[in-house]
Amino acid sequence: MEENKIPQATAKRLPLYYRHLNNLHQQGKQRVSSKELSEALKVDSATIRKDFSYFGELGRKGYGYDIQHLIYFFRKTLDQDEISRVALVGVGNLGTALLNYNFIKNNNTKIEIAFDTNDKVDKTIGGVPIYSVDDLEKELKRTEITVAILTVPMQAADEMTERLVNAGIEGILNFTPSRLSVPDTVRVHHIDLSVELQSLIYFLKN
Ligand SMILES: NC(=O)c1ccc[n+]([C@@H]2O[C@H](COP(=O)([O-])OP(=O)(O)OC[C@H]3O[C@@H](n4cnc5c(N)ncnc54)[C@H](O)[C@@H]3O)[C@@H](O)[C@H]2O)c1
Repeated sequence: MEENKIPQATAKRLPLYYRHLNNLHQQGKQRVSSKELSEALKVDSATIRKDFSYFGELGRKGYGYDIQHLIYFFRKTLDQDEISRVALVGVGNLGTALLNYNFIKNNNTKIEIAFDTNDKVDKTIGGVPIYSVDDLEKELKRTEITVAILTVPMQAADEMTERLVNAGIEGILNFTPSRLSVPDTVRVHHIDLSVELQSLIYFLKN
C-alpha cells in the first residue's frame, strides 16, 4: 500500500504502534488483539482496526494480529530501515534536553548536527556536534539533512526559518511559540506544550 493513501491521523499513530509492537516482540509475544493494544495505548480499538486495515488483511477474528507482520509493514511505511537524520537549531534549555535524549533508541531518528550562536559552539552534547549558525547553509548542504528541529528564542524563529527553507529544509519541528510562514513545499509541525497542558486540564475538568 502506498504511503500517501494512509490518512494523516493514521500516519501520526504509526510510530506509537510501531514502538509498542517492538516492545511486545522483544518480550517474546507473537500475537496481539486490537483490544490489548487499545488498553495499552489508550486508542479506541475500532480506530486501531481501521488504522491497521490500511495495511491490508493483517488480522484474523479471534486470532489477533501477528506482531512480526505488523512490524514489517509499519517499518516499511515509516522507513525505519533507514536512519532519518535531523538538525537542531538553538542549543539552550530545550535544545540541550533534546540532544541528550537518545531518539535512536526508540525510533530510527537521529539528531546529527546542531547549531547555536553562543559559547556552546565547537562542543558536543549527547554526542552531537554543535556548529555556529554562520555555517548553517554550508553544513546542511554537506550533510544533506532535510529535517530541522527549531528551539531558538521566539525572536529568532522567523529569520532562522527563512534560512532553513533557503538551505533546502523540507520539514520543521517547531518548538517556538512563533507561527512560522513557509512555502507550501515545506511542512511545519508545531509543538506547543502549554496548549497541550491546557487541553489536558480542560479534559480533566469537563
Ligand atoms: N524550555 C521549555 O520548556 C520550552 C517549552 C516549550 C517551548 N519552548 C520554546 O523553545 C524555544 C527555546 O527555549 P529554551 O528554553 O531552550 O530557550 P534558551 O534561551 O535556553 O535557548 C535558546 C538557544 O538558542 C540560541 N540561539 C539564539 N538565536 C539563535 C539563532 N539565530 N540561531 C541558532 N541559535 C540561536 C541561544 O544561544 C540559546 O542557546 C523558545 O522559543 C521557547 O519559547 C521552550
